[in-house]
Amino acid sequence: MKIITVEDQLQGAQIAVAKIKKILSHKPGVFGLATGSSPLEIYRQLSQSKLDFSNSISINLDEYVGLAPNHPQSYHYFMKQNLFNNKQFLHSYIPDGLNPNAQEVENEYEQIIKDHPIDLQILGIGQNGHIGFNEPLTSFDSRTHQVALTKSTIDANARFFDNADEVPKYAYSMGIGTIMKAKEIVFVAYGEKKAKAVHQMIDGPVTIDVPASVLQTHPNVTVIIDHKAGALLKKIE
Ligand SMILES: N[C@@H]1[C@@H](O)[C@H](O)[C@@H](COP(=O)(O)O)O[C@@H]1O
Repeated sequence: MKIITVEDQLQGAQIAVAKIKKILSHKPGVFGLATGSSPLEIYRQLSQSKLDFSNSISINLDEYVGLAPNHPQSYHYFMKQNLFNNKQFLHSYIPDGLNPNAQEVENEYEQIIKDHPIDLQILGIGQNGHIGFNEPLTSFDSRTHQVALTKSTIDANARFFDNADEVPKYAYSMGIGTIMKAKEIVFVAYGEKKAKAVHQMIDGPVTIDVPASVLQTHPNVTVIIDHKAGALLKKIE
């Protein structure tokens, strides 16, 4: 893993955007996209850039089960607001949260990724070390699957909904094995809340207790963190 410590998200995003630009200078790319606050500045810079994605493909990591694309908490909505309204891709894929047939969603999504191998995957991390929605103890071989969200994730999301019944209990997520197939991974994490997970991911053993630790075994990962997220690291290159 190549570890780059940056001053802030602005600088971190510049590095990520440069990598995306490099791919686009050779060919249209297949970009794996993530939601959450960590990649927001990347999407802002991409939106304001002159980069042309009209022949490129985007494939998102995950989506909540049961939320319509126009629901403000859906990842479809997030991507539209933060990137797709400004940059159109040839195709943008996000798991279909309204399809209750998990097997169908899983098979279709895996086929899409097989047909369009991901050149660069943007990845964040949860405070417990999860990637996508792959919570601790998820198999490293896992493919796109339906995830039962943990109580802490459901509780954390409750504030975004009018009543408890509406809070999604399940999500569809690329598996860890799916994510690991990306040719290149650009990982971003900022702030002290991520420090423990980042430390376990980089300094700790490769274990399903910390899903992100699998990245130690990927041949091309760039870890972009600020000083706070890297505060507990043993050594920084
Ligand atoms: N499924 C998403 C992850 O893909 C994301 O990495 C994580 C962290 O989000 P944030 O960047 O807002 O801390 O949130 C959710 O769990």
